[in-house]
Amino acid sequence: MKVMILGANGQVGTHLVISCAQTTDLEVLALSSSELDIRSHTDVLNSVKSFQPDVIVNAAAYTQVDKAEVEPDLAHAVNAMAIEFIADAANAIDSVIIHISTDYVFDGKNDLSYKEQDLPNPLNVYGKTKWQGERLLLQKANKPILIRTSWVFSDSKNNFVSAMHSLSKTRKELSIVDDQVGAPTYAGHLADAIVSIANKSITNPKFSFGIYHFNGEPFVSWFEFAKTIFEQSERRGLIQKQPKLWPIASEQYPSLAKRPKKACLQTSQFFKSNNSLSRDWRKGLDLVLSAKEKSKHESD
Ligand SMILES: NC(=O)C1=CN([C@@H]2O[C@H](COP(=O)(O)OP(=O)(O)OC[C@H]3O[C@@H](n4cnc5c(N)ncnc54)[C@H](OP(=O)(O)O)[C@@H]3O)[C@@H](O)[C@H]2O)C=CC1
Ligand SMILES: Cc1cn([C@H]2C[C@H](O)[C@@H](COP(=O)(O)OP(=O)(O)O[C@H]3O[C@@H](C)C(=O)[C@@H](O)[C@H]3O)O2)c(=O)[nH]c1=O
Repeated sequence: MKVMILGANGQVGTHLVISCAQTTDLEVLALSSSELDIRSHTDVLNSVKSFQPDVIVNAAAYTQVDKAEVEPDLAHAVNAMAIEFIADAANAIDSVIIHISTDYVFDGKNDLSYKEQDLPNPLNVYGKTKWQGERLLLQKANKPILIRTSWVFSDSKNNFVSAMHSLSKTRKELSIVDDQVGAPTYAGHLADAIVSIANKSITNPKFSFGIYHFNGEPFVSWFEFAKTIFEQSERRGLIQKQPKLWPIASEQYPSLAKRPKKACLQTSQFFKSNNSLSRDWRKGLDLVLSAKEKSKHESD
């Protein structure tokens, strides 16, 4: 099977490359933003036609939630318009396209967790552009797989775990919102899930294209997530002392973008046929912190 990865230097893209390397019989072309800008219809089409992938995985996105409020056109170009270009290219060679979306397409006002067919109602520009991208994918692509996930972390710089580590270098106390609940998702678990569904889409003639939810477990608030990050980091000697954490309400943490309160995704559809996959974020956090511990020892 030939797999083409777009946005290969991001958190998910990086882990997709690792997961693909651990899977036999895959030929992979992984392209970073500097190798292929998905906003160019022509470049996307040419790259796809030249490699002829069976599956295209789009891990490229504009992911800065607050900044999207002040540069909506860029967020729209990457998260929405470009998805039509990739869908077009996939159709041209009859390829499957796997695209990743977010819990932030929902408003978080549901008491229950969100099912795949629930109607999105995004609260911020990032979520709105991601929902536009979802609709373009589902309208245009002949073989679409849309995977919604949430709160992705890895050992890269660009996530909540690394934000907590860098804040703890200068701050003795931190206020963290405790009324937004969701599921942290380790990028490595998500990448394995994507490779697994990619395989099924090619090998199972009865495979159902459409929307799937995949995220980590258990659900927690950002405050509870931060607490676990600091406890584990102190135990491993990654930080000298845990900052004092204060649970606060969203309203006490002013930010440009509004965020959903309870954007929990229901994943039973995905796990009907993929029940051997790992998704406990605490195990993912363990992997991230042990990688950080290893690189700390190497640099000491
Ligand atoms: N991070 C999270 O918490 C969550 C992410 N998601 C979704 O998962 C997917 C992957 O996210 P994640 O890996 O965390 O994101 P990252 O921000 O880590 O990676 C996104 C990648 O997209 C690349 N990119 C941006 N613009 C373009 C472009 N025009 N052309 C090609 N590549 C581009 C970036 O390149 P460069 O670095 O050069 O800008 C970056 O490497 C996204 O669709 C995101 O919306 C869903 C839920 C949660
Ligand atoms: C740094 C910090 C954040 N917070 C809050 C703000 C926010 O409500 C929450 C998370 O903040 P962040 O800005 O790190 O996370 P955010 O960028 O909102 O994360 C989102 O990213 C996009 C890409 C997604 O798709 C989502 O699933 C989700 O992961 O924590 C605090 O309360 N205190 C703090 O010191």
